[in-house]
Amino acid sequence: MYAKVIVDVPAKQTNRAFDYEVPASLSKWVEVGSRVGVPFGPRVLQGFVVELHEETQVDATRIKPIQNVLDLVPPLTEELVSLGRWVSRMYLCHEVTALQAMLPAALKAKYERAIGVGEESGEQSLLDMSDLQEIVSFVKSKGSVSMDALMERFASDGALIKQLLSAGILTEVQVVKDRMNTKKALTVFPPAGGSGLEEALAELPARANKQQDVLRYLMEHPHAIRLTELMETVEVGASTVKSLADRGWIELREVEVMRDPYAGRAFTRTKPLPLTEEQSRVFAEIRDAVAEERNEVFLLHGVTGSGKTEVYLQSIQQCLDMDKEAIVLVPEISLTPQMVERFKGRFGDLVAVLHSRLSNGERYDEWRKIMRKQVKVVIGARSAIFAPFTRIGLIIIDEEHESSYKQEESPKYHTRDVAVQRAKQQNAVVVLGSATPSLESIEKTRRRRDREKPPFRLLTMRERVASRPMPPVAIVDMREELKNGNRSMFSRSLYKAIEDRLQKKEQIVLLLNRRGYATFVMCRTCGFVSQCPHCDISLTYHQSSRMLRCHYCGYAEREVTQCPSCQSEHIRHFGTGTQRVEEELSKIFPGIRVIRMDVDTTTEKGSHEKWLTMFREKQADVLLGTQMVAKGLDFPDVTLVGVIAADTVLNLPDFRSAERTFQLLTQVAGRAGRHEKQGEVFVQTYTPEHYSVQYASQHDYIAFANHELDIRANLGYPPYQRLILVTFSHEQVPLLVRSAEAFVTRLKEIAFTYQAQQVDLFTNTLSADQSFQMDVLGPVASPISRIKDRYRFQCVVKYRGEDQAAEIVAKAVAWFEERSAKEKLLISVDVDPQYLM
Ligand SMILES: Nc1ncnc2c1ncn2[C@@H]1O[C@H](COP(=O)(O)OP(=O)(O)OP(=O)(O)O)[C@@H](O)[C@H]1O
Ligand SMILES: [Zn+2]
Ligand SMILES: [Zn+2]
Repeated sequence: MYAKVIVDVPAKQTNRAFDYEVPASLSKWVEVGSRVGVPFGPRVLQGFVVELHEETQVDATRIKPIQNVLDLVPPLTEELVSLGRWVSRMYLCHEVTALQAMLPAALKAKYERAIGVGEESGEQSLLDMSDLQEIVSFVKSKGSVSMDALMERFASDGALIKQLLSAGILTEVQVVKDRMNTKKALTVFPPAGGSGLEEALAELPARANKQQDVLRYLMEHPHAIRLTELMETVEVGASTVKSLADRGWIELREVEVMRDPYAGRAFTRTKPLPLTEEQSRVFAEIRDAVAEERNEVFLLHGVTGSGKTEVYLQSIQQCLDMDKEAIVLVPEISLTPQMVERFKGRFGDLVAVLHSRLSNGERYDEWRKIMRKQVKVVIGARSAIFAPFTRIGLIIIDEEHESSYKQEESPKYHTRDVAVQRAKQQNAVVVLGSATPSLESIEKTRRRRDREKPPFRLLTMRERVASRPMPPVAIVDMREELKNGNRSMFSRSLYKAIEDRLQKKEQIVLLLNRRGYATFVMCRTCGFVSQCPHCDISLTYHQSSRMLRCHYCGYAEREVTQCPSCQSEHIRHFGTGTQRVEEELSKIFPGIRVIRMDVDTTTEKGSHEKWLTMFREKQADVLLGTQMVAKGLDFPDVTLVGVIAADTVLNLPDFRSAERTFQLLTQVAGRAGRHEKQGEVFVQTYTPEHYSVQYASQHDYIAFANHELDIRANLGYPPYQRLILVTFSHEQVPLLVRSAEAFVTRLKEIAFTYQAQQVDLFTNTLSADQSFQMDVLGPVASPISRIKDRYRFQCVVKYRGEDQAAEIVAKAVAWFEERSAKEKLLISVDVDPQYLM
């Protein structure tokens, strides 16, 4: 048998699968999706088996055998392997990168250097020396050993080993190892049914009362128990238990245990709530689609607090009733205990949780629960879309508009699109939920002239649960405040509202968009701003460490007290925006209890959860933070939401900034008055007339979407045209510019040829795919024009039509890579970019 293997070579030939022979000894284990170690040139590399065949085209003398298999059960299914191929075509990444992204980090290959027996017989005369012979036969017996192990075994023979290496009798080899480690725990096994323990007890001397306690406990509880647990329960030391094991009365051995990130947490079981009318209508549609195993995509547009989560939960139940599996994706940031609790509370141990705050080991164990079918539901961030389920009935993406669903590094996939593709492969239902759906998704629910039927179906929930009203939103014009002599960052109305809530002991959420806020150091005399010497970006000031840091390359320097440019001492340190708000709050409202949540306060593991729990327990009056306070939170006592400055996102030079502003304002406003108490929202802004602010204050998503879609259509932006961002970088500008220009020229040629092929020669009209059309903008310098001493240029490919563009760009990229390999020019491609940086 022969296997096609995608090998983990960091060069461009990775997209080709190589043929290897499957040795008879391994044939039982090698399957599509297996990870294998294969010889590749002088090295052994990890690869993934993507196909198996009886025959091969490769010359029998040249074909090499697979060396080892890393898993007893392949970690990837055939379905995931083909999804990987789709990801690599769609997002122009190497197939191996796509496959690797599907696995937990613990399964990423690790290469270890080791010593093996060389192919060349070398100076065999050396082998006459018996010392040398001993070393060689030791290595031979092991296949390969690490240098350390060899040195340890033959401690005094360093020189001899060197000699053998230089003669080629021994040689350095590479072995593929797993990074994974399973956790083991010493476990006590009493004999079956506790038989024989009574006799043992009788044999013990009277003063061995600790040992007696253990035996008595085990007689009453004759099951396996973890050593640590036994020690705690019976209050004995390990040696006591070990001595019993030594006498053969009980067995003590290591067994593998699963690390459970939620161990010891009791989740209160919840029952399905009786649905509201709107919820039932929407649920019925989803349930029917799941029951009939229809491959359908629903866009669930439900206002904040309309009870989308309950609809998700009951839809999943339908899935479980059919013995099928469900994937629930939420943005990383809203994977709070609150969210996890709602799923664990309903489905208990059937739920696995995957997110980046788990340790590698914990994540690996959660993933193995999925592999072993111990769970039926996985809730997780982005990469959980690749959960190795085989009977998926339903995929839910909550807050589907979130830009964090797009992965920023390769593979630069969009989770939403991968979900739709995966559902197609498994014939599953997709539910995309949001109070502010992305324009891409809402557009897909609409009929277009060239479409028979819209690809997505829209489901709407207009009302909050229990007819709770949407909170009134007041827009506060900060220009007026200034005119009236108020220089504070709080308008008079927001100030009064805060004062009022403090008196009533109700809670407040304050949002400050960090982006666009000053976090840099500036000289007030000459305007000098500290910049990174390697990147074209200002350094960020970190108040806690009093350091200036570059967010792109990690460069750091001490804060300056004197301007390097004009020697003035009027240096202003702008701390993070939230720090300033916090300071001002305590100045105006002495004694106010503020929890601040931003990148600075949430880096520590578990800190995010800690702050939210404190806030829920009413240990604070105000939750102040960046975007992370805007999403998914559900606190009954929050009756006031204030947005310090709505404009910060609006001012960014990005065609999505109006959409992002609308989403953010709507989401944060949605945190107010979700329970019995009525809520109220204040939005402070310098551009009160802007349509995104206006529509957000009216809670009118549809009007906003229509307005914005018109603009996008006129400007030819997504969702009407799609974008591919191509970025080039090099240390020298002239070469960079020339190469980028050459790329653009080549790309246009390829596109032209492609379009010409579409022309029907008989009628001289465009045939099959008339709608395909492609423009290339640029090359121009990137907004961040230098990172890590490399200059950056970019071009934007704008196209209409479906996936041919990726194919065309792929051709141009291949051409470029071949041509510029020597020059160390880097090119990177981002299909459907979220930011044009
Ligand atoms: N059928 C129901 N009966 C009673 N209470 C409900 C029902 N459905 C949901 N709720 C409650 O209403 C509140 C809002 O529901 P949920 O958090 O699911 O809304 P959501 O649509 O997900 O909101 P958001 O988009 O703002 O996160 C929650 O406290 C939830 O427990
Ligand atoms: Zn200066
Ligand atoms: Zn830098």
